[in-house]
Amino acid sequence: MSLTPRAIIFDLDGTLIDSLPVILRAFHSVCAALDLPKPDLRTAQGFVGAGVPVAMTRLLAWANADPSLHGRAVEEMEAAYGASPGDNEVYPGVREMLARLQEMGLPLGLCTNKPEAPTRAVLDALELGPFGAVVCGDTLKLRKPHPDPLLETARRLGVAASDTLYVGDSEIDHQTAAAAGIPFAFFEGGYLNAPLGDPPPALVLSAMSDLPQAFTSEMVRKA
Ligand SMILES: O=C(O)COP(=O)(O)O
Ligand SMILES: [Mg+2]
Repeated sequence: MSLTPRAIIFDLDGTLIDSLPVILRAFHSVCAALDLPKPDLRTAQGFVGAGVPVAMTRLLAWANADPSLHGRAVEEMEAAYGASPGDNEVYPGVREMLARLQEMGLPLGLCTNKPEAPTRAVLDALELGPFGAVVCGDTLKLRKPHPDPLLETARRLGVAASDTLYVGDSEIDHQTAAAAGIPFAFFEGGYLNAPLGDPPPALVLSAMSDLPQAFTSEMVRKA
């Protein structure tokens, strides 16, 4: 399959950064505040991907807690989420890969289910980007896997959605891309919680540094 995107849109957690240890700390703050047992890293991965409200539903269910605690859990999570943003680890090769795509003249976007405040804190602390458009879990009414955040990212980049490529690590990202009619590049090194369904991804990346090579020199001339 030949891929000729005119802009690249990235997921954040599990795609550009290994953020699970920092997210786990925020989950533990929620558990401390609500007197709940604390999940380990592997369990916590299963809560991540669909945004804060879903993560808190999953955490409360795992802890056998009263679902009516959900509102407080979301508040505690939002308060804890932005702490220590500089502790998140940029995956190997990501900075070089982003720089190379920029050299190739490709506008870059970010579409994440992480809320705006912790997302901005991470981008600032890690000096990641620049991204021409950033759409987060609480930017619009709906979050991934609804296609709106991804379509809005493309719109803000000024590129037709069908001319973009979405790069992500989870089944949620895959569903979002499919719903938006955008080709999907799957990064295998993140937080996949369920098998990817159909259609198969346009690209499978074992390392983020492999991404620029996926685009032909023909595409660079067109871009
Ligand atoms: O906040 C989440 O649940 C996951 O965030 P992501 O969309 O950047 O992977
Ligand atoms: Mg992700």
